[in-house]
Amino acid sequence: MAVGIGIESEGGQYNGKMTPFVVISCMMAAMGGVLFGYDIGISGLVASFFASSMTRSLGRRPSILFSGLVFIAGAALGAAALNVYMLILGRVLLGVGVGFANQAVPLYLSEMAPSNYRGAINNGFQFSVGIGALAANLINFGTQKIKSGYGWRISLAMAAFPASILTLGALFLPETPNSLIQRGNAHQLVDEMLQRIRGTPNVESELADLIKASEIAKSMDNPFKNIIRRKYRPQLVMAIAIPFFQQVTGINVIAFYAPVLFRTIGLGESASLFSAIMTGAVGLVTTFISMLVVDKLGRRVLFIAGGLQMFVSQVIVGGLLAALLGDHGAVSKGYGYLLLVLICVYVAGFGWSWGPLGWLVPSEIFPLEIRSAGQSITVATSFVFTFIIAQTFLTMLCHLKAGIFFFFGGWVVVMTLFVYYFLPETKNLPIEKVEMVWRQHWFWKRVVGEDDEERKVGDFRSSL
Ligand SMILES: OC[C@H]1O[C@](O)(CO)[C@@H](O)[C@@H]1O
Repeated sequence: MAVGIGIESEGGQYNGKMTPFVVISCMMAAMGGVLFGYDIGISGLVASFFASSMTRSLGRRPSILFSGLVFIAGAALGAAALNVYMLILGRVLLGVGVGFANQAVPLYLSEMAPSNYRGAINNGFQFSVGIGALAANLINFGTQKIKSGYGWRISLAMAAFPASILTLGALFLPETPNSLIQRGNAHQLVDEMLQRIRGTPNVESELADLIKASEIAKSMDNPFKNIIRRKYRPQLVMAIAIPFFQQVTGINVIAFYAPVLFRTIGLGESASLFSAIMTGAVGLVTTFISMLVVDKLGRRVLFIAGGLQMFVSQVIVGGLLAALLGDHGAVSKGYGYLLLVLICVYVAGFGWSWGPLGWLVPSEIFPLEIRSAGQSITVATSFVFTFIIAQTFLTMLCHLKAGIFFFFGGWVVVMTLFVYYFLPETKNLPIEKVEMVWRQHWFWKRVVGEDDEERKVGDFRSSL
């Protein structure tokens, strides 16, 4: 919120509860994460920018609905493909579906959630990503064994399942109050919706904040032009830095390396299956733990603890491999087990920090007027770096060998320091008030300017 927006609920939280309404809506919407886990498509990069205007001008729900429908079409076209063109088009459509889902779903979750549960609910997105990835691995493992050569068609067709739940969900889900008001719906209607969602008639202060935020949002016609203004500099930096850092933790490279270790310990054929189950299960359990604690411990603590944990395990793995392998060769079974334990420690570190928080923090720091645009930048950055790392890591591995663990470990140090110095805590703050944290931050206040609201924010935060 820009200068002029006051604080309605100084000295306290809104009264919202975790209603069944919120829980069910969010479980449905989180299916969007399953799509992403099941299928990472680069066409989502471009799609996320189209999603931005739909999510802003039509609402979060239509984007989610569109995502589900396009994903189903992609799965159907791919599964029934008669030639390579159909396969490619199917592939593009899956990517477009994911692009829309990743753009709209995290915003939907963060706006629907009562502020003290926002972390838990939004982290459900990465939890769903984990379920999707694990399901894809298990299904592919099963379908690979089908002799007729039709297995891949089954894998693709199965992608339509979570997309159908998402589509059905989107038909029945309520729109977020933030989007309703931003798009000019009557205050009366938003008031009623807010009361239903929050499970209490006392929604005045939240409604007042939404109205104020929407007044600014309505006066802004081109959010992409506006987001580069100095007053949004912290959000723009985070929109790019957070998904970049999430990928340079090296998570996807390490998940790729794990099956090699399973082969080392003698699992042969089933190495990749065991690896997927192990990293998948560790990731899911730790992301779930993150859901339980993120609104109590806060984002910063998890980022920093997870970062340290990833760094320590990466350095030990890199050191062990450098000592054991030299340029090439193999490690013994005993070391194979040790390395696997260390990989689990690493995946656990990612699972409660950068995995879920890489989606949560961007979705909650943009003020309403640039929220949709900001989220598109986050999604596009995430796709770009996932792609670059996937394309380059084999070459990197050949050159750096065990050093690749030090390479990503180095980035983990950078991102942990970055969080320590530059990322303010956002736990429990109402989403339409989060913007204030920059004005009281030692560094960002020099960029965006301090103002007289700082003292009020201080009071507000200390009362939480
Ligand atoms: O959600 C972002 C990241 O999380 C993972 O699914 C691992 O759990 C990665 O494959 C992906 O890049």
